[in-house]
Amino acid sequence: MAIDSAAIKEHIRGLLIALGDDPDREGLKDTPERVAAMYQEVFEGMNYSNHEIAEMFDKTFEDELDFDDDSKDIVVVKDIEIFSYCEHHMALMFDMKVNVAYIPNGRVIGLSKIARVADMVSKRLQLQERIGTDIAEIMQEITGSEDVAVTIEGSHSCMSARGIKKAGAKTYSTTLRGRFKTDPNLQFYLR
Ligand SMILES: Nc1nc2c(ncn2[C@@H]2O[C@H](COP(=O)(O)OP(=O)(O)OP(=O)(O)O)[C@@H](O)[C@H]2O)c(=O)[nH]1
Ligand SMILES: [Zn+2]
Repeated sequence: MAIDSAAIKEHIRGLLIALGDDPDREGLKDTPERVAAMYQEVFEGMNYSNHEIAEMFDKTFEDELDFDDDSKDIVVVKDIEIFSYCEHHMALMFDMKVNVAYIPNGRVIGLSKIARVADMVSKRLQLQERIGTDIAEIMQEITGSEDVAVTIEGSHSCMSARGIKKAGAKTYSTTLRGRFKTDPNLQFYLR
């Protein structure tokens, strides 16, 4: 499903009016257009299902990469920076860092692709926990390995700039799949 820029523009204009402002004043006249363009960018991942994202990267591998490998060694990419938006308030999640670990099962994927998967699923209306489960699901599909773990730390502006107003509070979430769940020794790699 494609993001509807024309509808976003119209609604942002209505929102500006609802806020009591004048959408035709100099500073705001291009705002609906800018917000629509921003949403195309920051919500890009809403155009695709997890399966479609996995397929997208699968195709890239076929074209560019042939990393087929017998390796069963653990791969960990740490400190992937992302931004996302909470689905409760449409508020920014910021200072987010994602760690992704997996145990290859015949297929080692390009490291940048792991960061691209994290980026794409964060570009949705999200929960921090679901960003982790989405990344794990897509990594499992792309690599054919059950053994995937994702940890995420993040700050939620809906908790820092409004409501409870706890500016320094960070949220840590962990998603464990396959052997990462059953073998606590493997969780060492996520620290
Ligand atoms: N589990 C989870 N909760 C989140 C996330 N982002 C925001 N929340 C929480 O979602 C809840 C929404 O609560 P509601 O009571 O429906 O909304 P609210 O009245 O605005 O809540 P307050 O933020 O407590 O003022 C809040 O507790 C938020 O802190 C997230 O990524 N994961
Ligand atoms: Zn929120």
